[in-house]
Amino acid sequence: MTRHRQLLDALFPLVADLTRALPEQERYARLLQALQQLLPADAIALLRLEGDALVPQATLGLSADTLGRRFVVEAHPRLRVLLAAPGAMRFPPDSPLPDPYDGLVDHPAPHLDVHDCMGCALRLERTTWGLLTVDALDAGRFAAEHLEVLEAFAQLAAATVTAAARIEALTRSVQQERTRADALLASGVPRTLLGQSGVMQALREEIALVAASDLTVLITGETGVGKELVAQSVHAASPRAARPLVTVNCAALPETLVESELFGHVRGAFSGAVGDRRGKFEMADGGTLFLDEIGELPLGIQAKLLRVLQGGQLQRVGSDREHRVDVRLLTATNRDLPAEVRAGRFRADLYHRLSVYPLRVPPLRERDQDILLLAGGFLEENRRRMGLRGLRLTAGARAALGRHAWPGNVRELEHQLSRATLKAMQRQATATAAGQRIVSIGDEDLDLATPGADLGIATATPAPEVTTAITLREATDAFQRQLLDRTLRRHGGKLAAAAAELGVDRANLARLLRRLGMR
Ligand SMILES: Nc1ncnc2c1ncn2[C@@H]1O[C@H](COP(=O)(O)OP(=O)(O)OP(=O)(O)O)[C@@H](O)[C@H]1O
Repeated sequence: MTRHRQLLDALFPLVADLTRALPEQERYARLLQALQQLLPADAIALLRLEGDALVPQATLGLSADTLGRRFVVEAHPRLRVLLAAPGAMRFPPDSPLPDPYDGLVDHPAPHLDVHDCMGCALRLERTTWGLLTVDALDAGRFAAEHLEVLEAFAQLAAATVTAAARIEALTRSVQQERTRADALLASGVPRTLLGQSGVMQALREEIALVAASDLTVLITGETGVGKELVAQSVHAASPRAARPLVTVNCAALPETLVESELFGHVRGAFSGAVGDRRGKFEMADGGTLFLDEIGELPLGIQAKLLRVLQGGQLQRVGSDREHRVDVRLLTATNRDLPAEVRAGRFRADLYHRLSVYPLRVPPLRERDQDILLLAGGFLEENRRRMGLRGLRLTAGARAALGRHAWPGNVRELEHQLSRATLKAMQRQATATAAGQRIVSIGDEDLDLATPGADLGIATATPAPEVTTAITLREATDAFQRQLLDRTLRRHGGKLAAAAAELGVDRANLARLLRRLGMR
């Protein structure tokens, strides 16, 4: 086949794509496949400039976790130089600037540094959209002719991504006309919530949809699956994004403090209340209040919360005055709230009020294909934190992560990778400066024998969170019992004196003692 014919064959489908409404990911993947036909590359990537970082949108020949990474431009001089260059440029093999993909190019032999590297910024009018990068593992693979091909191709690529943006904008405006909620769906949510699996894409769409409204959202899911991140995403995509997001962990506060924490108090409301204090509801006025672990809220406070939700008015503890607040409420729990309602531990009316829009965050075992993506995100953070030049997973480690029966917990994956990073760094300790080191995490650095072994719980069961939540509650109760016992002993069993020392009022202390079964 002649060179020209080859060029045309690669480019024709892209020209046809310009007017087609393709999913963004597919459009980008087709772009890279076309470029692969034209250049003798080992790895190609399309990166989009988002704030201070370049975020991979599609890659070929790079390890799967690359897609989850964010390359902060300041930390990667080659990318910075490419962004500033007027056209395509090629780095000589002895360039002192480290290649961002060192150690990330898919190859059976680890640690293979990139030796020939070209790149070109994609510009639309005067705005830089991102970069195309092309790498080879041996020096001298590319020639001057390849640089020209890349520069010409980059112009078509820029047109393609513009087409994607235009088609997307068009779709968005059509949707905007349908409903306001649909419009929000199109505007997307913060990218911090990683995941490309079907369930995560569906969750993101739901987040965008509900964020537009002022509906109360109940976020459910097992421990550590990302419920708080979902709450942050809802707030960030909502019209209240510029106003505060105030978070309260209901499990972390003793019953006596929850009320004043939520609604505030006035001076003298209880011993220790030396001044007026705003509660979290008032702090969140105009914004969003996120009540985490709502299943732990004591029944007495549930009634007060319900009153605020019904009337939009709250009273500080010890005050008759009513304050009107404009707060959008998000709540989360890892408990089975309907079961709590049946057991009489949670008010049915409050449950219905809170679960106007339920969002379920799926456990990791329902989104296997996100594991490497999440791993990439966490590894990039670890790499930055440790000041390493590269931090990669060996093929064995990738396979082990993929094989592992992840129970549900993203936090567990995050901690696994932090531990593995330290182990790999220790195992491969060299005299090389951190900024020059590429560390490979092998399967021997991952501690994947027993899922959840470090938590001491049977995380492979479908509802591990119940065990964890009860343990936390029990631990809080045990701590409170010990504290009250000691204080009461010190005051010869006198309630009023003990209450004064603890900074709570006498009636509250009596209630707490009753709840804890202490006489
Ligand atoms: N989709 C995701 N993308 C990136 N990071 C995630 C994702 N999901 C969870 N994480 C990370 O995992 C950790 C646990 O997430 P988070 O605290 O939101 O979970 P949770 O369900 O609220 O936990 P808990 O039940 O303990 O309150 C956090 O460090 C969070 O950043």
